Amino acid sequence: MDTVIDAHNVSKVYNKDTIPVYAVNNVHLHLERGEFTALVGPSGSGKTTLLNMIGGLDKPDEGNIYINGQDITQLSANALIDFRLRNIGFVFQSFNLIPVLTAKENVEFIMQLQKIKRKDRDARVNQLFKQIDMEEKLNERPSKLSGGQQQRVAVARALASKPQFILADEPTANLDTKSASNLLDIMARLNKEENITFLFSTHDQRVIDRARRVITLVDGRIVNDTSVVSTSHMEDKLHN
Ligand SMILES: Nc1ncnc2c1ncn2[C@@H]1O[C@H](COP(=O)(O)OP(=O)(O)OP(=O)(O)O)[C@@H](O)[C@H]1O
Repeated sequence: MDTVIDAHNVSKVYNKDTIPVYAVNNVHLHLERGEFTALVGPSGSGKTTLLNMIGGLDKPDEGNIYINGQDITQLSANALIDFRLRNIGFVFQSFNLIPVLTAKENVEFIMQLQKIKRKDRDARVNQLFKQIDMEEKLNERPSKLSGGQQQRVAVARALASKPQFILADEPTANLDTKSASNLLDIMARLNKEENITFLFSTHDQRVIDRARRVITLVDGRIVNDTSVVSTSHMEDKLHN
């Protein structure tokens, strides 16, 4: 087994000096490489707080978070920025592409920060745009793309640095049915063919239906953790 995310006794408390709110309360979470997992739960149950701590965007008040064996809670602020850049891909609800850059430049930007040579960048960009079925939109600005296309570019951007995993916070919330289904097809294909690990935070039944493991948070605690054997997986097994 190849553990990618290992969160131990993780808690986050807001309003410590008045009436404390345990946004995340003593959570243990373990994810293996290749998982396609959804974090679900009512509004305010702590999904975003937990995702942000796993992504190194926020620090826990208690506990440790190991990413590929490295405890990110012990890193300095600068080391954490560098770690994030190299190891974690983010996809957000609102796409967050840079409007003045083309689709290609949005994806390339991360690789420029990593000082990857132009030739290697070009090869990687071409491969990524093929994977998101958008080779013909490389040079378009985000405003010329549909929401679904923008989110596919955001997925390519998240993958640019070959991260350990992708954190996707409500990635389909702003998409119509067809675009959401198309995005999920692409993510599922990347998961299956490239073994890319996805952790979603979502309310969206369309995402939950595709997940192979569903973890439910209520009041900052994990109350359910169910692995699903999907029909397509059963079919894969039957064919192999
Ligand atoms: N910066 C903050 N200051 C104070 N309380 C906060 C802060 N951020 C989150 N909280 C509280 O922590 C709890 C968990 O919030 P969080 O946003 O993680 O939940 P969520 O499950 O992602 O909700 P949603 O599904 O609505 O996005 C809530 O009670 C929220 O009010």
